[in-house]
Amino acid sequence: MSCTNKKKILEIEELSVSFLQYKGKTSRQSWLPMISGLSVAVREGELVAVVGSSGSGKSLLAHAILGILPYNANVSGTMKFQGELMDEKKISELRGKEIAFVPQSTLYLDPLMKVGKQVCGKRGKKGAEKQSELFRRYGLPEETETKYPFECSGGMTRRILLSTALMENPKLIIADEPTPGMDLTLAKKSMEDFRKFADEGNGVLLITHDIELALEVADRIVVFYAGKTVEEAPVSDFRSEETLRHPYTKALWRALPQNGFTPLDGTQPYVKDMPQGCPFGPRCSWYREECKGEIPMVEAGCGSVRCIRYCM
Ligand SMILES: Nc1ncnc2c1ncn2[C@@H]1O[C@H](COP(=O)(O)OP(=O)(O)OP(=O)(O)O)[C@@H](O)[C@H]1O
Ligand code: NI
Repeated sequence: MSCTNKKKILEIEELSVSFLQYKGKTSRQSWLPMISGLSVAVREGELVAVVGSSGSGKSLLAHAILGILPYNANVSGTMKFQGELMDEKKISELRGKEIAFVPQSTLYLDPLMKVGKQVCGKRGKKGAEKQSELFRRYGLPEETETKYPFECSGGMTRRILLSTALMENPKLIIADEPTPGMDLTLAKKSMEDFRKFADEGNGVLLITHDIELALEVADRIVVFYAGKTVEEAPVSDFRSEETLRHPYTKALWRALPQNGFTPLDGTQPYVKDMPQGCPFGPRCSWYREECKGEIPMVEAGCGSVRCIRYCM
């Protein structure tokens, strides 16, 4: 539940991604589930942040939406863009046009092609003007267009990737950790741009480790843990621990500097030793027998949560 009836741009339901892998040194193969039961929606005018620790499945979600998972991946669940089912053909029509992607890895640029050619593509004079405008906005010197990617720093490359995403007029931007390597002013500027882009009636799915940054710009936060959505909540619910629902989200809240910097003991489980039922169970002070069963996502207030305490 999001307490809004704005039109959905992107709707992901029960998404699962598995990888076909060899078992040890044998020739036997098996499917290893990396993410399961992930649900996310982005509505018109919304900036939705996906947060979660390393390995929780954030990039896999982005790659599944963009249809760029490796060949050994299997995807199930439903993905809709403006109400239409996204099959392979639809995804390839949308990618780079209605859906722009700012990738996490700076290796997405072609190492053998000059930057300008990559950003501008075959867009001609109008494209060149737009590119200059974006480069100026992000403090990239004019001559950046004549450079090869290896001649650019990590922070410059991030700004180039951001400019590339903003070249077309997309309806949705998926940005996977777009700010590492940027100084604070530039990081803030790009966040302001995402915010402005959403305010114009578009959608942004921002993937980040940085909850503080997410709380500054997002409308809603989706929390991932070990490949599952555990909570989805409006930013206003992060004002106090009491208004949050899932024990993991509460722990993330307590770990924020302004809330005492309290670290959470233990680590996120890897798929191969995933506990039964709730993946957070072994680290949770409410852990009980019922947590070992299948736990659905249930609506609670203006958000939703996957925790047995809301199922009773
Ligand atoms: N091609 C692949 N084959 C097998 N496993 C993969 C593959 N790509 C990713 N994984 C695994 O899927 C899990 C989720 O990875 P993902 O990159 O989505 O995490 P993330 O939340 O984006 O992490 P980070 O914050 O470090 O970027 C990890 O355990 C990762 O090792
Ligand atoms: Ni990632």
